[in-house]
Amino acid sequence: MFRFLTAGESHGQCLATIIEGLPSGIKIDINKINTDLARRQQGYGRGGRMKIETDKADILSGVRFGETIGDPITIRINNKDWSNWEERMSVFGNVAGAKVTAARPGHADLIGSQKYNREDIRDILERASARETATRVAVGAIAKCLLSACGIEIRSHVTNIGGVKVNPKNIDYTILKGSRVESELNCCDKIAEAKMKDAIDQAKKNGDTLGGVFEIVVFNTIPGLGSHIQWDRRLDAKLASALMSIQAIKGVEVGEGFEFANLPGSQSHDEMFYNANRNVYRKTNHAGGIEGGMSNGEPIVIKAVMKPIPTLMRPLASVDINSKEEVKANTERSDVCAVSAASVVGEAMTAIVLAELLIEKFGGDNICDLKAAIDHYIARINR
Ligand SMILES: Cc1cc2nc3c(=O)[nH]c(=O)nc-3n(C[C@H](O)[C@H](O)[C@H](O)COP(=O)(O)O)c2cc1C
Ligand SMILES: C=C(O[C@@H]1CC(C(=O)O)=C[C@@H](OP(=O)(O)O)[C@H]1O)C(=O)O
Repeated sequence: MFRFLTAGESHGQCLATIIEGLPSGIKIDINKINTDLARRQQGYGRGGRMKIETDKADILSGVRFGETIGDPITIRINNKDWSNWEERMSVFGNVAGAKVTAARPGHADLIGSQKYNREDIRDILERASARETATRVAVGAIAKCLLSACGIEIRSHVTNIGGVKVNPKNIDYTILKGSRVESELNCCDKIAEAKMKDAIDQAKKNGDTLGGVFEIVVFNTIPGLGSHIQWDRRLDAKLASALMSIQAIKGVEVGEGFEFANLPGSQSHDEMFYNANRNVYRKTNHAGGIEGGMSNGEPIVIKAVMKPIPTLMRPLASVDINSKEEVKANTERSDVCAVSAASVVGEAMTAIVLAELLIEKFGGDNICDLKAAIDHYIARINR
């Protein structure tokens, strides 16, 4: 079973993860892991913290001479900001500094402090922070090494920032299919991207924040990942859950998604054709590559929506968690918009789900047996 846990506070010493259940023999490219970590840090509209950090994965176990050996993989990512927080985040010290008590609407602050019985919201926000997603991107990059070895490639792009949408006609899909989208907002429509940046500038000027939408596309999928047999084995359910687990993601669509409500059946389903070279094939992909809870071999297409960042420099009305006084919400250094960063996390979570299902279906001891099982299966279903 492929699984992992993450640990670490946003301003603590480091983030860490232990990954278990990956086959031996996966070639691990540390540059790819660090490139994804850097991509997650980028994006127009990010705050001051990203100027401090340069995230790098330190692999402490489970990889030898660049290959997985089947052992648990431990990864550490240091927080450079720790040096500015050492006293306030000390494990046994007592120099806590001023308590954070003005809960931010839209963050974990209020309910987290109540549930965990803490008088300082910092005890909650440190772990609720999306800083934790750096570890998920490292795990996802390792999962991508396995998927790439099986021909599967995952890409993402931003399609909407604060209501500024890409024009589907301007999306350059060759860029998306390439090794990665090299743009400040991870956007394939240059015209829309310029307007998105203006919208972010305007929001910043107003002490406001923006959310948006990103799309994940998985190319060269293997048909039959997931299952129709049980609710918790469905691929669409697993992907939705994984994407919804990213901080601030509030909705997920598969294929046409909510647009299905406006379409008749005749325009919703992907007709099947046959020729000897291509076997059974489709001319459309409304389903987004998933039917009956299983990948059907077409590209998997999923969208996720991110709500606007909750920390506002023009703060919203709030209540002090201890005195119950009506106050303005806490303002901390913060991002104005982080949709492009979230899209990189979305790729990682997608990679993690697909790697889990690949291992479940084809075996997880070593990559050699796994690839042989895939070859056998593909040959059988294409007979
Ligand atoms: C990549 C990324 C960066 C984020 N940056 C910030 C930030 O700078 N300030 C902030 O208040 N929230 C930020 N968020 C959102 C909060 O982490 C999130 O809204 C909060 O944890 C509450 O969780 P919920 O929105 O899922 O309810 C970010 C989220 C992501 C995915
Ligand atoms: C640190 C990261 O994002 C953070 C996510 C975050 C939040 O509340 O989610 C709040 C901010 O934290 P800070 O107050 O330290 O600037 C972001 O910078 C990161 O993405 O690596």
